[in-house]
Amino acid sequence: MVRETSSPVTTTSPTSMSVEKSSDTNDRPVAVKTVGLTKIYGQIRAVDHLTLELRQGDLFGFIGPNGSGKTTTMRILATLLQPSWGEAYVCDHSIYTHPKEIRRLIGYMPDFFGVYDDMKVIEYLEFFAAAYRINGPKRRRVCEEMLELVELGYKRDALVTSLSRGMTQRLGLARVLLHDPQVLILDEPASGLDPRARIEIRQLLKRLRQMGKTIMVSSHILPELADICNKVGIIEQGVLKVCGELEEVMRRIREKITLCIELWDQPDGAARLLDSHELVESVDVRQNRLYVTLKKGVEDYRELPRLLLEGGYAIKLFKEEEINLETAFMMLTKGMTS
Ligand SMILES: Nc1ncnc2c1ncn2[C@@H]1O[C@H](COP(=O)(O)OP(=O)(O)OP(=O)(O)O)[C@@H](O)[C@H]1O
Repeated sequence: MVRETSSPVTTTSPTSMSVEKSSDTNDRPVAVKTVGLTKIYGQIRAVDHLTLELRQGDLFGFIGPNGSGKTTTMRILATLLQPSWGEAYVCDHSIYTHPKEIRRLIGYMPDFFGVYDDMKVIEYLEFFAAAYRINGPKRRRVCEEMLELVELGYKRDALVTSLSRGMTQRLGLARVLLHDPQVLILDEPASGLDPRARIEIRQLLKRLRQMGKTIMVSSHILPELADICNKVGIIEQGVLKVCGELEEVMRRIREKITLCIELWDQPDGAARLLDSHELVESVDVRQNRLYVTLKKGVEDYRELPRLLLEGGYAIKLFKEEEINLETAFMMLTKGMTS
């Protein structure tokens, strides 16, 4: 099995790269767009010429260390903060000229939000539904539906202060879904949750994507985002280092390809054969598998499986090792902003 050819990549600046989108992606309408978005606080460039585009139905993982500019970007998109300069659009509406329209179209969940004492879960949602002018019998119906969606129906009469953090986050999601927004901007919805509650949030995000929502979700929980996002952006010190389709991003940030090969027999002989090949930098044998690291820049390695077959080795498995999002993140960021 030989690796597919990668799509072209556009380097936008020495410190950032964007990845061209597949034709499938380009067929969907643009849901969120920023062009040169910049926010300056005194000496700090919280967001620095950030350009990105999300299409309808994208689940975009916005990843960066503490203080890298995620919240600032999200607050600008939510029309809660004015940028220093640059453009931002939600469903073609400019944050400068059409903030009201944008507020109707988005559901923004901040990283921290308060809940009210002495309020039941259903009352809490009804309070916000009223703020969205959802009136009459529809209000109760929508609130009940949202509670079911986030699997909190059984807690409808509990006090909001009695909910666990995971339940409170799910209630927060129900709240931002009340007015059926097209675009969800979720600032670290899984932060502070235990593994089980994180899985529940992830499943919920997947479900929301299936419902056609465009979702921008920030997180430090990198491997989890890799599971659910189709697009990722990695930001550091306000600069979007890399942005694009998840698979392409992974492919581009990896400097050297490592192949994982399993044979029906004789791994040591095959290891020696591969180790002497000009494309190969090193071969490691672990648990009967060969991990073959290619030299920097080598992308076409189709002659290697041929070599093995001609040498009489029967191949059981031949694949590229996948780089995970956490490794990618560590490679791209230097931990300067935490
Ligand atoms: N109101 C403000 N005044 C001054 N500086 C600010 C303000 N808000 C944010 N900053 C600075 O802007 C930078 C980006 O902050 P931001 O909150 O956007 O980062 P973040 O990636 O969301 O961080 P975290 O993951 O910790 O929430 C940081 O250096 C922060 O200290």
